[in-house]
Amino acid sequence: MSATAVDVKNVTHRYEAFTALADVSLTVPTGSYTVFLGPSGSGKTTLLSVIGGFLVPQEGSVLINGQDMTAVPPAKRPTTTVFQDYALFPHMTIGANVAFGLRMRGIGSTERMRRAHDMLDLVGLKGSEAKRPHELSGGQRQRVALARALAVEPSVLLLDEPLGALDLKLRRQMQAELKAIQREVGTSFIHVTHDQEEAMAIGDTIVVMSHGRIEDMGTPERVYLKPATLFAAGFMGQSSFLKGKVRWRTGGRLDIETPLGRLPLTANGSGVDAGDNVVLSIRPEHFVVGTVEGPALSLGSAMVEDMTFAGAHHLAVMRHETLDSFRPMVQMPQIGETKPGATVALGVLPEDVVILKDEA
Ligand SMILES: Nc1ncnc2c1ncn2[C@@H]1O[C@H](COP(=O)(O)OP(=O)(O)OP(=O)(O)O)[C@@H](O)[C@H]1O
Repeated sequence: MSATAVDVKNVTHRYEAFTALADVSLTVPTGSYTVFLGPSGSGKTTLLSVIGGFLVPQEGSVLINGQDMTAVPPAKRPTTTVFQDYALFPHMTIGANVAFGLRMRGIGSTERMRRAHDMLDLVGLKGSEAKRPHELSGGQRQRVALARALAVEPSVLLLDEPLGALDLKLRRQMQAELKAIQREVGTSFIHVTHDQEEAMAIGDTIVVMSHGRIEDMGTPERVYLKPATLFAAGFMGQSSFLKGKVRWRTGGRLDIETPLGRLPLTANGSGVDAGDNVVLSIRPEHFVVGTVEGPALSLGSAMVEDMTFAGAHHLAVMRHETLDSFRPMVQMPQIGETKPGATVALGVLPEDVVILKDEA
C-alpha cells in the first residue's frame, strides 16, 4: 500500500476566467482524516471534485495510491463521495441503496447482502435493510449514504459538507461517529467543511483554504497554536491582533515596536526579520489578566465592554485604554468576578504571541 493516498500536484482550475484553484499542492497520508476548511467560495468543493474526478483541472495532476488519475473518470477511481444531500435512491430499500455500488461492480447477491449488512452495522443501523429512505431521519439517511460509499471499499472517501443539513447537536454527535468509523475501517477520509469547530474535532490534518489557495496545513493543534498566516489565525478560532514592526533580530530574539510600546519576543519559528511589518496574534486564553508580573509582558489596561458566557468561562470583549483600535477578546479566568465597565491590566507571555508577517 502506498504511504500517500492522494498527491495533488500544482493544480490550477478555472471556471472560464475565474481561478477557483491556484497552483494547489498537497499530500494526504494513507489512513488519515483530512479536513478542507475555508469560507464559502474558497475552493474546497472544487478541490474535492478534482480529487474525485468530477472535474479535470487545466493544469497540474492528481495521483491516487501513486497512480496518475488526473483524467480518469470518477467511476474508475478508487474513490467514492458522500454529498450533503445524501443522494439516496428514494424508491429502493436501504439495503439496496447500500448494495448499489456493489451491484454495479458485478458482485453477486449473497455477497452484496452480507456487505450491506456489515456496513449498516458499522454505521449503527443494523436491521434497517428493508426500510425506505423516507422512513429515516436526516442523520440516519446520512449514515446510509456513508454505508453505501464505504461498501465498495474505496481507498479514499470524499465527504462534501456531509453534516451540513443536520442540526448542531446531531452534527457534533456525527462528527465523533465519523472519526470512530474512519479509525475502524482505516480508509483515508477527506472531508469538506466551513465549520472550524468541526475541523478541529475530526481532522488529523486541517487544510485551511482561502481564494483557491492553501493558507495553512497541519494538525489542529499546530494550526491553532502556530498558524502560518494571518488568514489562518483569524479563521481558526478567535484571535486579537496588534500591528508592529521588527526593530531588530538577534538569533531567535526579536524587539518589536508596537503602539503599546516595545515588546521583547521570541521568534518561535516565524521567519520575520528587522524592518518587517508584523501582526501579533494572541488567543483569548493566552491573555494574563489582573496581575501582570514575572515573565509576562505588560499590554497596559483595558475596559470590559461586553461579556459572553461560554460554559466553562466568560469571554470578554475589551476596549484598550490608550489604543482604541485594539479590541482584545479575553478569556476571563474567574466566572462572574469581573463585570462590564471594569478596567483590568492585561499581559501576555512572550512565547504565547504568534508573530505573523503583515503582507498587507
Ligand atoms: N460551475 C461553476 N462555474 C463558475 N464558477 C464556479 C463554479 N463552481 C464554483 N464556482 C466558483 O468557484 C469558487 C470556488 O467554489 P467552490 O464551490 O469550490 O468553493 P467552496 O469553498 O466549496 O464553497 P462552499 O463552501 O460555498 O461550497 C466560488 O467563487 C464559486 O462561485
